[in-house]
Amino acid sequence: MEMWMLFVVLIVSILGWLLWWWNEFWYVSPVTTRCLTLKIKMPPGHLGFPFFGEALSFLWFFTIIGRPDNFISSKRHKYGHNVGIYRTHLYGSPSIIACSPSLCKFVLNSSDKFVQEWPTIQVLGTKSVITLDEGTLHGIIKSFIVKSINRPDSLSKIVHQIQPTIVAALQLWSQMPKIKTFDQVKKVTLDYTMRYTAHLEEGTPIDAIEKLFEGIVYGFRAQPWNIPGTTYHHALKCREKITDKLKAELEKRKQKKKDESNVEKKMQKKKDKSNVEGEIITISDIMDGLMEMKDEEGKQLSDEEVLDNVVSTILIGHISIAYAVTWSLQFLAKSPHVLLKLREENKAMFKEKNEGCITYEDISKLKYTNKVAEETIRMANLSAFVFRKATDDIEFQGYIIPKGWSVLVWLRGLHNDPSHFEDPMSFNPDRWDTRPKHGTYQPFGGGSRSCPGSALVRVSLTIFLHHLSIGYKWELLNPSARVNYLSHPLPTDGLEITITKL
Ligand code: HEM
Repeated sequence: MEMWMLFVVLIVSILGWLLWWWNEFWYVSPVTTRCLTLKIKMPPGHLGFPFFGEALSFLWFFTIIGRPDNFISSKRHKYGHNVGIYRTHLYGSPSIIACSPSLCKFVLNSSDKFVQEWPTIQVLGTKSVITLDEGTLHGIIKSFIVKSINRPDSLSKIVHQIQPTIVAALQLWSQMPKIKTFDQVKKVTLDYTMRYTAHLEEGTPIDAIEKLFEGIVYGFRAQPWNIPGTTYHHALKCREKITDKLKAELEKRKQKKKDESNVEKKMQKKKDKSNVEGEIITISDIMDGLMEMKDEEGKQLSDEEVLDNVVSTILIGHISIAYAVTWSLQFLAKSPHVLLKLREENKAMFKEKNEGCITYEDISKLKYTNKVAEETIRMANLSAFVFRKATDDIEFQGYIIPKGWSVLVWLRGLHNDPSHFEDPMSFNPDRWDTRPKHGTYQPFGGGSRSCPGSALVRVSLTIFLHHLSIGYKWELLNPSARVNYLSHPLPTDGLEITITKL
């Protein structure tokens, strides 16, 4: 080999070596010094290349080969199965991945040590309950949302409200030659989520609104690069547009409230009563409730606070239920024996009800259906991980979680670990006859930031499953379609099916 070529190879190798170790040198060396003083270890792992970190390896497993669990199993293989804590560099930050049940629980329940961190906070709305720092306002808004969608009295009404929409949609789908399940379910869940969140005038074009929400969702887990053409940039634009639409509705309501000067008349017109912070207020949907709400200083919420929370509730509510329902159809189509048992239970209930709709009380009697819903939630792994940031150097079982680093609580790792769930990749509702081991099942997170929509998802899924199983059969058109795991797992064809009446 010529001398100059040897020189080039040498320079390239040195550059490659420097790049490979740059992040380790930059981020890990200062921590290693602190570890020596504290007599604790740095979690094993590697921070990858500058700027990208391990993004390429992450994308490789999540999007190219479609095996997201291998991202963690490759680390387990390299650094030890029982470690449960690894260092990496993802989403632009040096990060710790928490995989063991004890560490996940510790992080989720220690809100003083780990604050919530969304790399895509602008997409979610900076004043939304999802992104607000923990404190009084977060608590006030969250408890209102929980009361509105996650308590038996509110759920009883929602069960009533949503069934006719679901029944009509199933009827319609069965008349179509084929459907993309996710797209169709989203229309239904958006329609009914808006009814109890911010009911717009009849005739508002729901398809256009749905497209905007879809754009926002893609931005959730996108790299936060606000450059035209990126998913993140598009998500921000979609958020702006949807906020403008809802702001118009908010202004209309404000004007109406001004006009309604007579309190007596006002009380009659309102439909519902709710007690927030001990004060009786009258509301017709979540937007109304937020408009009436007072913060910790007794001030009404700002328009931005109302709108950010309305957008998030509609967004997360309708999308997550649509994902869950879509996955239930996929799992059931591939598990005919489960579908058979599900059908039996629901047909018996249908007879008992003289072919009428089910109530909230009936739902708890549908034991097998509830197990199908739970197994769907476990296997769908809609929230693969959640983000936190360490507020200080924190020690956990001899390892350091360095101050300022991101912490990714790897929820899907808990649910797909054979030491927690036997044969985790098989759809087995009967596994819910026994409770999972403590801390191994966390689909809705935990601690003070746990999901306020957990009961709503379960109830919605059960209603869909009830009406689907008593009246319809369906077939997957692409049974071996690949799954797209980002931003949230979904078959690439959106689950194309044919659906027919039984
Ligand atoms: C299967 C469906 C769902 C799953 C798997 C899910 C999962 C989660 C998880 C893991 C968190 C915690 C995030 C964190 O700790 O950073 C969360 C929070 C949240 N979820 Fe859900 N969720 C679902 C459905 C819903 C629904 C239907 C709503 C209705 C509005 C909802 C609203 C929220 C809100 C507002 C938060 C933020 C809570 C806070 O920060 O205090 N979710 N969800």
